[in-house]
Amino acid sequence: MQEKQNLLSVEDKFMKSFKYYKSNKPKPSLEDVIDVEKCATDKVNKITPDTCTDDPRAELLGLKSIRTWKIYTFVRHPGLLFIRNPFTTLGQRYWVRKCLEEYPRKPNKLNIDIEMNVEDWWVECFKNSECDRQLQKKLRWTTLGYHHNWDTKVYTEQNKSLFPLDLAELSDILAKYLGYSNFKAEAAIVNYYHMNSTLSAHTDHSEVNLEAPLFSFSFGQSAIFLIGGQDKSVEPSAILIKSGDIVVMSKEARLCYHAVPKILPSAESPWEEVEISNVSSNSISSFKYISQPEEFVGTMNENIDNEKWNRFRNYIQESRINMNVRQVLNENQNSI
Ligand SMILES: O=C(O)CCC(=O)C(=O)O
Ligand SMILES: [Fe+2]
Repeated sequence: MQEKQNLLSVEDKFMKSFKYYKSNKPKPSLEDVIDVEKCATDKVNKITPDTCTDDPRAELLGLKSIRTWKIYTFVRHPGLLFIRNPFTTLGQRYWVRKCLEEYPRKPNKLNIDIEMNVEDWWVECFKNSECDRQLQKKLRWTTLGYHHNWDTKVYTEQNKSLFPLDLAELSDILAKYLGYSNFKAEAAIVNYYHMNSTLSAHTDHSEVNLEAPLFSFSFGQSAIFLIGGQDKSVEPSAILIKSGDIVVMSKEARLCYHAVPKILPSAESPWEEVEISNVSSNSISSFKYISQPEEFVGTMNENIDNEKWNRFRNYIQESRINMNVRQVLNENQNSI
């Protein structure tokens, strides 16, 4: 009995922190929330990329040169990596637009599928002259590639669609840079959060391959991200995630509990930052691409037009989008 009680009290550490940051009344203090750029070296360390490192695909996929990336590791969380917004303004716009306009189209799966049959959610939101805000707010997730089954937690060949080539290419740039040369993006969850949304404590363990890292890309409003240990007894760290930030959960951190207890209004809007320069087709190199690089140039530059971007801007001003990319299969495995 005593043992059971001890177990319960230690198990509560993650939950306690989740409840603390989730609370609106009283509002939590943000004093202990780690902002990587302001944090002391006893908690966070900065890695400087090698000056030789770059990837010819970076600009085409909306990334700044790897040489300029600000990368952080966490003393308490080996295997956890944080990259502070390596995206260009145009890159931010490109990915936000993809997550709203393209990824929620059929045959991809959406949380709203159980209550309605919507072929193209974004088009449906603007079917009438006014934006259907209610429908807009209903979308909480879209799954890509091997569709995550929320009930069985099992991926199957029958429940799979084409993984977006641009997102596979973006993940490949990161994987190659981090030394995972055989990484294959095979499944993703795109999460859509509004100002009162939360994501409760969980681990992502449905993938067959748990050696491969998990890449998490965030855009729009900010969030408090909690990450603890492989059981809930470990007190989690609270980390501030801003638009453009990338979190990599690898090695020991791959199976750690994590959660999003709070969405916070963002202090900046990096998708608005003035001078947006054209991506030029001159940047296409002879590098081996997963897809047709010419396509990126066109769709990237479509987002320069401020007027056209208005609908996406309105959405992101009150929401956060997170793309969570995983490899499902082991190396040399062709199917489940
Ligand atoms: O929104 C986030 O930052 C995390 C999302 C997540 O953990 C997931 O989709 O499994
Ligand atoms: Fe997760």
